[in-house]
Amino acid sequence: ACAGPTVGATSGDDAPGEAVDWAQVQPATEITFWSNHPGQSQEVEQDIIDAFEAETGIAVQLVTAGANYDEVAQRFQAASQTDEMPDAVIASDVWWFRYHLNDQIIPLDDVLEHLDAGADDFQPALYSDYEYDGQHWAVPYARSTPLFYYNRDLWEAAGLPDRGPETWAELEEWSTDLQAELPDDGSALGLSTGPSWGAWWFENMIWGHGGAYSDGFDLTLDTPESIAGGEFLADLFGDSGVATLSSDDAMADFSSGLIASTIGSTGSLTGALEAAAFEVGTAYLPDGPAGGGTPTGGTGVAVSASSTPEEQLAAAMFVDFLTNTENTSNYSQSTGYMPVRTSAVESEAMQEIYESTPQFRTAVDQLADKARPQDDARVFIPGADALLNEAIERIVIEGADPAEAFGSVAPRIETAYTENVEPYL
Ligand SMILES: O=P(O)(O)OC[C@H](O)CO
Repeated sequence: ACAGPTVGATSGDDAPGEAVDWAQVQPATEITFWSNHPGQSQEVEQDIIDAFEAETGIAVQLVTAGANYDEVAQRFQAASQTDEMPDAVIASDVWWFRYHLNDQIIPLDDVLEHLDAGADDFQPALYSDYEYDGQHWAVPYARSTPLFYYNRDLWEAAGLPDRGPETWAELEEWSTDLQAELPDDGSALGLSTGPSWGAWWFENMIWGHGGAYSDGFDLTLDTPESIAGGEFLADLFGDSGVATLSSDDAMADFSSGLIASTIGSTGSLTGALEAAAFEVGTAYLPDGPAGGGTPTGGTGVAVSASSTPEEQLAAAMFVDFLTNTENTSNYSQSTGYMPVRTSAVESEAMQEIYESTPQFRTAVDQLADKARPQDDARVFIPGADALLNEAIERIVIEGADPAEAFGSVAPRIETAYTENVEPYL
C-alpha cells in the first residue's frame, strides 16, 4: 500500500464536488472512461460496461487513452484546458496524487456513501492508498503486487525445489544450475526497466538492504543502506551474471523460455499462463540481507473534477459497478490483478480459482504477508518515478556507480518536491 502523505494539515483547496448534494442530482445518461486496459483487459472492461448499461441505461464510452499509465496521465493533464476530458479515468500509483494537486479529480467518499457502495469492503490496504486529507480520491481497480515468476519445467530440469528463491542470495546460488538448462543467450533472471516499472520492483531490493528512496518526503538515496541496494543491483547485472535486461518486455522473454525467471506484475498472470508452453510458477519476491517487502501497485479509477455533477454521479455509479464484488472477481480472473474487495477474495468464485490455479493466490497472500507502503518520493513527487528509473537504468545499462547515479537524480527530485508538492501541502 502507498498510503497518502501524512504531512500538512489541509490542501487549502475547496475541492470541487465536496459540496454537492448528491440526492438532488440525476445521473447523466452518457459518460466517458479513459483507460489503458491494464493487463490486456479491454474485452472484460467492455463486458462490464455492457452490463452496466443494461442495468442502469447509462452508456459508457470506453476510450483507449494511451498504451500505459503514463500515456493516459499525460493525455489527461494535456486535456485539462479542453472540453475533451473524461468523466472516469485511470489513476495509477504514481499519478493520482498529481491529479489531486492539480484539482483534476474529486473526492469520492460522499458520493460513494450516497450510492451505498460499501467502501468499507474494499481491501483496506488498497483503498487507503488513495486517502489524503481524510478523503479518498480514487477507488482501487487493477491492483497488483510484483511477483517472482519462474519456469517450473526449467527449475525441475535444474534439480531445484518447486518454489521461488527465499532470498536473492539463493537465486544467485541456483543460477549456475539454471544457466546450464538455458539457451546460450538466456539467463536465470531477466528484468525490464522503464517509467512506472523499474523504480517499482527496485523498492524490494533497496528495502531488502535496509534502504529506501525516502523517509516521508526526505530523500534517503545517499544512505549506506540505499547505496548497498544500488550495489546489489549493479552486481545482479554485472559480476554475479544472474540477470540480463530484456530489451523490450521481460514477460515475453519469460514466456518464450529465454529467461528462467522474471519479476512481473500480477496483472500479467493470465497472459503468462496463456502464453507459456511450460508450467508457470509464482512466488513472493525474494528477501535481501535486511529482510524484504513488496510494494503494491497498479491503478485506481478517479472521477474528473471538470465533469458536471450529473456526469460525476454517473461516473461514480460506474466505478462502483466496475469494482463491485462480482466484477472485481471477473476482472481478477481475466487478468491476474487482485480482487479489490474483501468479499470478492472470500467469494466462492475466487476460492475455486485459488484451488484450481494457485498462482492467482500468490499476490493476495503476498499483500497480507509482505506488503509495505511505497516510498513517498516515488508515488507522491511528480516525475520522481521516472527519475528513479533513470538512475536504475544508468546502473544497469551503463554500469554507473550507484552512489553517483542516485546522486545525479536526487537534486531534481528535491526540486520537483519544492516546486510541485510543498506549496500545496
Ligand atoms: O503494472 P501494474 O499495473 O502492476 O503497475 C505497476 C506499478 O504500480 C506502476 O507504477
